[in-house]
Amino acid sequence: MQVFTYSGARFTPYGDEQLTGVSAGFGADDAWPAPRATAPLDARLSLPGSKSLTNRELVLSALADAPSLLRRPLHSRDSMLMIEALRSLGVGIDEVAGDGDYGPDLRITPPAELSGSTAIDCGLAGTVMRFLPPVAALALGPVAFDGDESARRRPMRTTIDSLRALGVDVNDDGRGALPFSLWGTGAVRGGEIAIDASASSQFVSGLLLAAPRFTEGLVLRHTGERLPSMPHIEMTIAALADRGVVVESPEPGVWVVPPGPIAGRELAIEPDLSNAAPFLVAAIVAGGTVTIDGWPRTTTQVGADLETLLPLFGASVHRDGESLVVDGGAGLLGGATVPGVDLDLSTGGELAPALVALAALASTPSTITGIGHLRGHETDRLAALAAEITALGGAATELDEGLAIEPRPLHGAEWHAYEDHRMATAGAIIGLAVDGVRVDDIGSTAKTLPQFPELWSAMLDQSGGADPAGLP
Ligand SMILES: O=C(O)C1=C[C@@H](OP(=O)(O)O)[C@@H](O)[C@H](O)C1
Ligand SMILES: C=C(OP(=O)(O)O)C(=O)O
Repeated sequence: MQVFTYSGARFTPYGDEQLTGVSAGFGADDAWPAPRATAPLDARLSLPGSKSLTNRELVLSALADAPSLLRRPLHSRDSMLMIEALRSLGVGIDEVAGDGDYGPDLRITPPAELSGSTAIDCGLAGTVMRFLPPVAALALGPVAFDGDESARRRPMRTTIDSLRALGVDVNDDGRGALPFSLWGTGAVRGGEIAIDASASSQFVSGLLLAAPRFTEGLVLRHTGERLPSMPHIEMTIAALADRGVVVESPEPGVWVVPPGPIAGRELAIEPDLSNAAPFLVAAIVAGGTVTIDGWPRTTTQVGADLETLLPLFGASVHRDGESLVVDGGAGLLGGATVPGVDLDLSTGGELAPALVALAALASTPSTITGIGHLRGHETDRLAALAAEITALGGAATELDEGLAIEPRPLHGAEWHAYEDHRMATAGAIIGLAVDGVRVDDIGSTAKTLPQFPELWSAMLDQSGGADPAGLP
């Protein structure tokens, strides 16, 4: 087996190529011909850092009482937007040489006081639009928030309402969405508030991250019916604990954050396990094995659930030292049948597009539920997945809180990414098994994994089994 660590186009700090993800010989306007797999895989990969961990640690480092060093952070559009936004609030962020394959380390120097009078571009990053308003409220002066056109459709009402409940002066147009602005006074009193976080766990995480810096801390009560992505809230609580802030949860849906200092830290960011999903799923489609190096033994990342989710689709999964190995056996392409699943993915909605793509290739029906909140992700993922699978001849139906997928033979067509990195990679998964799938905007993967096209090719090249044209 060849061993591949990405090094083909070593990191160029925020070069255009990195942020559009289109460095693999096709232009930004061309559809990407998804390569077909033609032989079982035998691939070993290491992946860049976690978006969720990188952007949490950037925020906590900015609010800390001493400098921090983040080793092996993610460098992607979402992390770049976070870095630029924090810099504009007066935080010092410098690149320093590190040992990662995917770019420099980051040294973060918090300012004595955060400065306002700035405008923050959230792009399409949920972590930027939900984590930074409570931080900006601690700055002195006005801060305006806006983002991509599609970001203006993402739910923000809970952030806006919660800031108002905390006494922050917020100006918006009443749509509960970007753009809006707030006027920071240099301090937030804090206290007790109730919010409805049923549209996104990020409303909770954003408040918890800034809360130690509120004068009275925070008692936060979630009042809505559902609360998606609990592991991401637990990740926030663990990141705070690692910096000396103990968040108590006296009952489900209630969190108590004491006021106090956030410690500076030197820490390494784990690889992004959710971004491992398409690569691991590829072993089930093409057969053979995909090994991801640097798989943490313990983690707060929801991608760790792939270890138990992928066996439901017929894979065997094991650990090999510091790696995770997914063995797809003969694979769908080698004649194995992939069973459909009946899954509640409310805790791991981020994994849904990859698993839905796999379900569209399965031989029995699937129902994936608990993911109504995916309508407020980068795009309405339930509508987008149903539309794109149907356009390929498949049968995917939107449910209130999920998708039902029936087995059907698929054919090639253009697969639309809707600017959504996980829609783009879902198209790549289906393209492994279906001739003529072209992803219209593979560059959207730059949101969290700018190297996706190169890593995908490397995975297939290691088996010697890719048809790069992806055409019949
Ligand atoms: O806090 C985070 O880092 C995230 C929380 C989740 O958001 P939702 O609760 O909106 O699904 C997840 O889907 C997103 O990709 C990242
Ligand atoms: C929902 C996602 O992103 P965001 O952080 O922008 O919410 C995602 O990455 O699947």
